[in-house]
Amino acid sequence: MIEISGLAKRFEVENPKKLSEQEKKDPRLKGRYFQSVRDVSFTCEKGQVLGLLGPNGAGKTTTLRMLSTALKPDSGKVIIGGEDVLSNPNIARKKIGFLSSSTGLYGRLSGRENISYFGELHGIPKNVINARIEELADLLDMQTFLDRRAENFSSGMKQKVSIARAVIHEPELVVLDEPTTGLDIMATSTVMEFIQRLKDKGTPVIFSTHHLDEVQTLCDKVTVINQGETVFNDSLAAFSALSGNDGAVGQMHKSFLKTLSMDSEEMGNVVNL
Ligand SMILES: Nc1ncnc2c1ncn2[C@@H]1O[C@H](COP(=O)(O)OP(=O)(O)OP(=O)(O)O)[C@@H](O)[C@H]1O
Repeated sequence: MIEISGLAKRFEVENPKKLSEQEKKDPRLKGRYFQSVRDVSFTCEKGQVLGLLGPNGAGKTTTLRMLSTALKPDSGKVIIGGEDVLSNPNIARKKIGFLSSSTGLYGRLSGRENISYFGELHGIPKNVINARIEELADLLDMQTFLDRRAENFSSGMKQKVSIARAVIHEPELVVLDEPTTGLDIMATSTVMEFIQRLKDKGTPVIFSTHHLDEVQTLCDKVTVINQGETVFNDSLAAFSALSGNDGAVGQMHKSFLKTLSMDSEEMGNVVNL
């Protein structure tokens, strides 16, 4: 069980002139600080896939970075399997596999060497790393490019190697920030099948996305963040039901818009933690 409660993070605004027009009007801007995440809470059970949705700038990446201990929250808790991971980031890094939307690969190393290096950092024996890379190469369809230098990889190749690198240590929880953004249809379906396989093995996956078809295909739970706050956290069925629908993707779009426009009383009914 993963429990995220009351996460909050603000950033000091170094140059207010650089804020977008939307950010200047955002109620999260308070003087010199921008409160990216104000109050985010959700839970995810073993074997569940949770889709994290929200408009651009809602706070999804900031939330996932805090959850994976890449960023220290100002307040809030992250409990994985009963353990408070924020007070023990080293344990957390063993438990969590995190795909960031911004981490690069080492261009001078091959795909295999990039993955292997991370395995070594986790202290995994070389023969185990090699076997695991073979398995991941098949699952993520990487055999044809794995031994090429990463500097000339396409976006899809980079993303597959980055995913393999994130899960080389067989983490208890996998956190993926927009795993299919920028990928073609084939690479997207390979990544989606990979998430499905993690789910089948009982590994919980939390991923952010703007693609409701992915949510419909993979997710058991949906969490929507708007302006740094959880506005919806419930099952996929409850999310679909918001637009009184049969689960069609077009209708889910209406459910999503509805979560963004609900008043606090309505929200109280659907933020089911
Ligand atoms: N280090 C930082 N310093 C200042 N502001 C930041 C920082 N990181 C994020 N923000 C701001 O916090 C807000 C939330 O950003 P975040 O990247 O978490 O949103 P998001 O929901 O992932 O958006 P998107 O869907 O566009 O990826 C944005 O307005 C962003 O500009």
